[in-house]
Amino acid sequence: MKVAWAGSRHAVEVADRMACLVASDPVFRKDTRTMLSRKELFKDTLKKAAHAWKRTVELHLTEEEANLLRLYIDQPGYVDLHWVMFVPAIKGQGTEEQQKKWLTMAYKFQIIGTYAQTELGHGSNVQGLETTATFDPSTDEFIMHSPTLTSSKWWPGGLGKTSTHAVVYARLITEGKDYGIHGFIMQLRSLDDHSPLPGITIGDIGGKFGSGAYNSMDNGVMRLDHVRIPRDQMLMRLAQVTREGKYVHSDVPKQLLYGTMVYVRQTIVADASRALSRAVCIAVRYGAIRKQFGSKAGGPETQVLNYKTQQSRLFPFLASAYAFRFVGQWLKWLYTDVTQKLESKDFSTLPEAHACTAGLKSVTTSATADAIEECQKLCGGHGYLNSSGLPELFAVNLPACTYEGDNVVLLLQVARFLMKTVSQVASGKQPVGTTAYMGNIQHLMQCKSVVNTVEDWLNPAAIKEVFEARALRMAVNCAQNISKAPSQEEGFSELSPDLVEAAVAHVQLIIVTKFIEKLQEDILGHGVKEQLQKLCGIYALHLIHNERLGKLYAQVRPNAVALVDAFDYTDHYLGSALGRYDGDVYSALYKEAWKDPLNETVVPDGYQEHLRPLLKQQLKLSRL
Ligand SMILES: CCCCCCCC(=O)SCCNC(=O)CCNC(=O)[C@H](O)C(C)(C)COP(=O)(O)OP(=O)(O)OC[C@H]1O[C@@H](n2cnc3c(N)ncnc32)[C@H](O)[C@@H]1OP(=O)(O)O
Ligand SMILES: Cc1cc2nc3c(=O)[nH]c(=O)nc-3n(C[C@H](O)[C@H](O)[C@H](O)COP(=O)(O)OP(=O)(O)OC[C@H]3O[C@@H](n4cnc5c(N)ncnc54)[C@H](O)[C@@H]3O)c2cc1C
Repeated sequence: MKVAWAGSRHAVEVADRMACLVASDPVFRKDTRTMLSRKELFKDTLKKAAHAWKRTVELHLTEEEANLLRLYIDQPGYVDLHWVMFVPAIKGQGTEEQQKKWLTMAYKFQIIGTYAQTELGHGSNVQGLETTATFDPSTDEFIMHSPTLTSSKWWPGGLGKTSTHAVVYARLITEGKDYGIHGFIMQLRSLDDHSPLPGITIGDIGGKFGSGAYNSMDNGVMRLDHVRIPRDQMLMRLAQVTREGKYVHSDVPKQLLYGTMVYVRQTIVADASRALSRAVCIAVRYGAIRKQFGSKAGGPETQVLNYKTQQSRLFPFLASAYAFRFVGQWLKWLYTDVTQKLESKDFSTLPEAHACTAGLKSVTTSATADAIEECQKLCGGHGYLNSSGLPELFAVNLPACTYEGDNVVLLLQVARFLMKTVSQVASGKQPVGTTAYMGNIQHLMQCKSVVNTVEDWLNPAAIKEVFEARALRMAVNCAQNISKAPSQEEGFSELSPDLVEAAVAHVQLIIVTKFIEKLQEDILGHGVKEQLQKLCGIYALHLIHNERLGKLYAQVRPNAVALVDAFDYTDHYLGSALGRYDGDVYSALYKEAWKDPLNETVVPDGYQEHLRPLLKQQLKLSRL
């Protein structure tokens, strides 16, 4: 099952090696992270990132190994934005020459970059960004400026205290004309003493939800006061400005400006499946250890994982973890395929890539955030402790519903793609890719329920057709109602809640389809395919509230712990007293409690000043 989860034996081997490397290095300890002040935590993050770089160089780690090292350190920081956004933005929007110059320095960590797009006043609406980049032909420079308070760059990770450079998104103005948003490389801080360069006001935007990780990240604010940069620091793969100041658009779609976001969204789907699997691993293992209430005859208490209510709340998340893992593996292939096509100027699958990455990022992160919160409740009171690992896991993964695109805004992008497809089908064009099912419109719009017997519900072809019919009918229904509106735009706005639901149904069809396709592959291990078939059934049927589920839960229960052990997480990475591999929960909870700084003294700070006088005074009063 480990291989099915990891994707290959090689993936299992590399992951094990990197996880153990991190777990065995005291610099990477994280058990006291939630007890640190924000400044201590930030400094701890700098220390870990520097040590990780040192180990990467010493051990000659490959890019794959270095990425896994960063993943198992499990502490968001500036390195995430450097590797996940700054480097890809230059790769995707820089010319060959610009890539050579800037990536050479970035790969050697001679500069630290971030992705500065969002502003105080605009995040979702990229075309509404206000920062300006005005070309000055007299000096062959762009003047970067924050004209208003709301144009302050706000949120970029690493911007606050660490990044020395950024790709800054700004309105390009030349010859008095505004050509919209483009990317520019800016140096922000001196490479000698790290002080901000002239004209740049920069800092951290303050503490964020929850304690521990993600407060380890210095999301920053930046205001620019007429900062001059050379013309060749405009990322010029998509468009150029000539020495004379002429704007020249190249022959690639302007949407490539958004290419970095497409790349990150596909990685976020894999992140979601990992975060969800961690929460499920904790809740399943703890559910097997925790016993509450027994038989009336004074028999042994019952494992809470045996309760049907616990299974009906938890097993859909177990199934979702596997479902998101497999669709994430497919999405990575789709992204690679689109990127290769772009190299040969084939832009035909760009819309599909945008719709799939936007939709899957949205659906998987929303489901994961909800599931982590529910896993906290599934662990009772102890799930609320930081030592359970669940509050921090929730705090770190909740913002994934917002960053890299607000989930509703992204689903509306998917809806826009679906409405275009429905109208193309109506005009006789055969849809391809993930909307190919819409070409089957006659059959799917009329088909009676393809599932008649209880057994049908476990027939993958039948389940797939049910999901196709559901998605198509919701999309067609929206299209018909939009067509009755005074205008397409008004109709789209009026119908937006229904369009979001139709987009979710389409994305869930993709997830179910990819799970079914995974089961058609050769899957190693005795009985593994059967277990995955049950999980596929649970994932699909829980979305449509089918009564078959109870039986499936009972069939999965005996293997539930084995199915989470297959995630192959070290206790260090899981970071949970409840999810420990050895199940020694109670002694672990007890031991963790005493690490809290509050327990450094038996009489708490503040007793002499505030508690003793109060108690003494009340005692005196009671004797009057
Ligand atoms: C480890 C992870 C760490 C991550 C840390 C977090 C980092 C961040 O958060 S970085 C900032 C992220 N910010 C965002 O995601 C902003 C979200 N907003 C957007 O992407 C855009 O504003 C968006 C798409 C909503 C609207 O864009 P806009 O330019 O107004 O275009 P819009 O009019 O809607 O669409 C124009 C066309 O472009 C297409 N398009 C839009 N986006 C894309 C894209 N990314 N790729 C391809 N095509 C696209 C649309 O489908 C549409 O096509 P058509 O005309 O054929 O229908
Ligand atoms: C932890 C974290 C890290 C981040 N890191 C970075 C970074 O490194 N670099 C960077 O550039 N940015 C970063 N961001 C910013 C992030 O990308 C934006 O917050 C995100 O894109 C959402 O935009 P917004 O904040 O403007 O939300 P808004 O769009 O203001 O959302 C507010 C509400 O309005 C709704 N809404 C907005 N538009 C519409 C519409 N057209 N139709 C219907 N509803 C709508 C949304 O659904 C939401 O409910 C980060 C954010 C967070 C939380």
